[in-house]
Amino acid sequence: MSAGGVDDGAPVIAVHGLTKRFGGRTVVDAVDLSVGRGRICGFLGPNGSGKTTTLRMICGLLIPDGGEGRVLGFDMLRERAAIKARVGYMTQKFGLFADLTIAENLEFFARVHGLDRRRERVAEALERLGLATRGQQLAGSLSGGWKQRLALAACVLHEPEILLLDEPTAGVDPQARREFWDQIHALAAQGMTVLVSTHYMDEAERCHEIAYIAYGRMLARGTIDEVIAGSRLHALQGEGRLDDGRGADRLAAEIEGRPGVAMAAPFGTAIHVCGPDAADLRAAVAPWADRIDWREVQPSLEDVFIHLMRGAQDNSVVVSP
Ligand SMILES: Nc1ncnc2c1ncn2[C@@H]1O[C@H](COP(=O)(O)OP(=O)(O)OP(=O)(O)O)[C@@H](O)[C@H]1O
Repeated sequence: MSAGGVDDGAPVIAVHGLTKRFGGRTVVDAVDLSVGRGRICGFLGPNGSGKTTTLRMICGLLIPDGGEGRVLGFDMLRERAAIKARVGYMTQKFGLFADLTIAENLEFFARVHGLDRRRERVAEALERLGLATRGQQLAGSLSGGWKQRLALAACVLHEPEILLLDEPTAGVDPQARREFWDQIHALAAQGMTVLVSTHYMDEAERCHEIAYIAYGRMLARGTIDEVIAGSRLHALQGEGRLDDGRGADRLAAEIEGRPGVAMAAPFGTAIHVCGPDAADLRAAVAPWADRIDWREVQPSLEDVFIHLMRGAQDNSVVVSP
């Protein structure tokens, strides 16, 4: 299809080999990504790994140095204006006007997008937000969670088909984050495709699928179960007598140094250990088997991400001659 629109079942975001360089440094390196309509894809990875840069290329704000792709059926290199008009993008420091009212902020964004029926749209957005009676309140007086919800409402006023959210809930309390995510799910249920970057594991778990990027390279993609299975990690949880002068934290440090152990970390009074081979892992904890009960558990998403990140760091070390 040449000028927009996607066939039923075709991904609405389909990019291949996406590459971006800044000053000779490759910060996004041949990234492939495909996301279907109505799906929520979580974008995870260490700071500075290229998540924001990738989001900005997908919404047409940055021109890639390499790669190609289609967003909503539009060519991401040649039809950027069409893409921009159909995407909502909530940046990390999304700017609301603190000294304008909630309603005035929404009206502003309605004007930016050149929307018709502005008053009705703003009234509808206020109703959806549960702020119908507080439209005249200054945006600056809202709590962090409400500010983010207002920002989200501003980003979807023009009824985009894709929503890109860059760490939308950083620093927001758990209750407000949960409500924010309920809204994201409601939008996805209406057919909105969402790509959201986050550092929170609980948020990753609320996504239909995740993509993990480290140092510009895409290291894992799929559903949570697929990503965990693909890591080929095994994990043991140890509980028992840990209080004989060596607490869980000290014991974890000791276990982490043993062969076959990729990571060991205290979790309250328990120890969580993981590694690539089940038998080696059992052997590594055997010296403590008499007083700690080790049981096999599924590796957590956090285990997988830390493992991937450490592997990527190792690969990125350049040894000068
Ligand atoms: N306009 C720019 N000019 C030069 N370097 C840039 C520019 N934008 C981003 N970078 C660099 O590119 C790398 C990737 O940055 P990016 O913001 O995409 O990462 P990120 O994964 O979103 O990070 P975070 O999780 O901290 O938001 C970083 O090293 C950053 O400093």
